Amino acid sequence: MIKVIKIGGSIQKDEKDYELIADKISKYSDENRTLIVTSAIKGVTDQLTSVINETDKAVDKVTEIYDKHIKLLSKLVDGIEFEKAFRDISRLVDELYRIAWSIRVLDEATPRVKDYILSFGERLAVILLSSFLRTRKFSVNNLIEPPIVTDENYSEANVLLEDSKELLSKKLEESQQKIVVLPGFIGKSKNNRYTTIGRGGSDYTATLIGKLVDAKEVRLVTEVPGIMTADPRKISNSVTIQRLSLEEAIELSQLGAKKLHPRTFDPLFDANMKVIIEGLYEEGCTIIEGLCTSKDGLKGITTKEGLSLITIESTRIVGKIGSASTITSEAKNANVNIIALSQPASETTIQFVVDQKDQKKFVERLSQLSGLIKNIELSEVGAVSIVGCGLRNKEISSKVLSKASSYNPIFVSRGLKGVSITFIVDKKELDSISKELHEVVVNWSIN
Ligand SMILES: Nc1ncnc2c1ncn2[C@@H]1O[C@H](COP(=O)(O)OP(=O)(O)O)[C@@H](O)[C@H]1O
Ligand SMILES: N[C@@H](CC(=O)OP(=O)(O)O)C(=O)O
Repeated sequence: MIKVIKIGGSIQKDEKDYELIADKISKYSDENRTLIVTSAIKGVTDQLTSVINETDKAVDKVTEIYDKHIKLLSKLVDGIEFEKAFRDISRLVDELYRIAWSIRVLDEATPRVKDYILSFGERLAVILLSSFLRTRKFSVNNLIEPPIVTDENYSEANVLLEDSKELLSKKLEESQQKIVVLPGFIGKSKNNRYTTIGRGGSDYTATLIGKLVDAKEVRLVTEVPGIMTADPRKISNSVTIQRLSLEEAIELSQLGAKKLHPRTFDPLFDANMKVIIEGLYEEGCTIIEGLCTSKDGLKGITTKEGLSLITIESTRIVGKIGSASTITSEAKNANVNIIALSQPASETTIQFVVDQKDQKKFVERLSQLSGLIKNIELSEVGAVSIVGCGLRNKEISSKVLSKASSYNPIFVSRGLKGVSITFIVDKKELDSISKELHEVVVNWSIN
């Protein structure tokens, strides 16, 4: 039975991390094959993003990335293994230097070039991790080139399942060793162009690969001991969630918990596979398996800051078929994502929540609809969402609603199959409502 283990970027910083990673891999790999999916080492995807965005510093940024990998390599590996990895890393970084020089001259990078640049992070991490594991006497092969085939929708490429399955099984047949290290997050199109599947995408690569090889379990190893009841950096008494149903996990990932890619759990549909998210530094894990049961309570909360509420008031939109679609088309034309929206039955008001950075361009567009819209009001808000199948239970749901009501939320909406509820609140109230709702979650965290 093939196993899949994903090693997050957050836990690839120094020699101590790699020692713990080796322990983890020896604990879980047995006589069967183990596929190790790796992310770029900590901070490297962000550094590569600044190669793209700060073209004048692009070349210096590449030097920083190179130094970071070579420094780590020299602490982790020696002898012939060091020489080989050093050559492989230097060869890749030479290629990256050439691209950095050209975007410095051109002062721009196309979406295709951006993905090409981002692909270096995971490819370099594969070299580092596989050579380290070899020095620890693991029997390891690596696939520096991604075995995932995608379309060319750069930065959010869609995986072509059948082609990926074929390529992956061919690559696995060719590689002789028991352990194979391969890159997360990146793919290649049929035209041989590098693509990326979206930030945080390595978790998604791992679950996809799990599905492609018919694995029974996929382990995502990270710096936190599983998915917690809230972001531990924001709520200090958050605790690990023991079990999540698929619906709950999807809602939490869509809401940004543990920076999971929104499609991370899609491969679990129609697959007999569970996902375990576990910590490297401390005991604890979250198991994602099965669908909602009547025993499920509340599981976690997430918050979103930096949001703008756009309130459109107009009697001209009342009963006018197509007015909502005219307004939302303006968001589409301005390339603005609507995070939440609400309209009462009186139809006199429509409210949209967008990221603060998108507010100006959306409002500029809306101002042009003067025949339809009379008044636009703006305010700063936050979103707090509770996730748990228990929300379908009237008793539990009324506890949540009654706690939230003391903050007079601007509007309330339910998520997928009723397993999440989101409150849009004044920016100033976000912290206190989150803490209070977190207490409700912990008190009703049955199962
Ligand atoms: N509900 C949550 N549970 C656990 N971690 C969370 C949650 N919400 C946000 N996080 C943050 O996600 C981070 C881990 O994600 P990430 O850095 O992408 O890890 P990795 O690189 O290992 O995939 C943690 O440091 C934590 O602060
Ligand atoms: N390196 C990519 C993909 C990824 O999933 O990384 P991590 O496992 O560190 O979240 C990113 O930063 O988005």
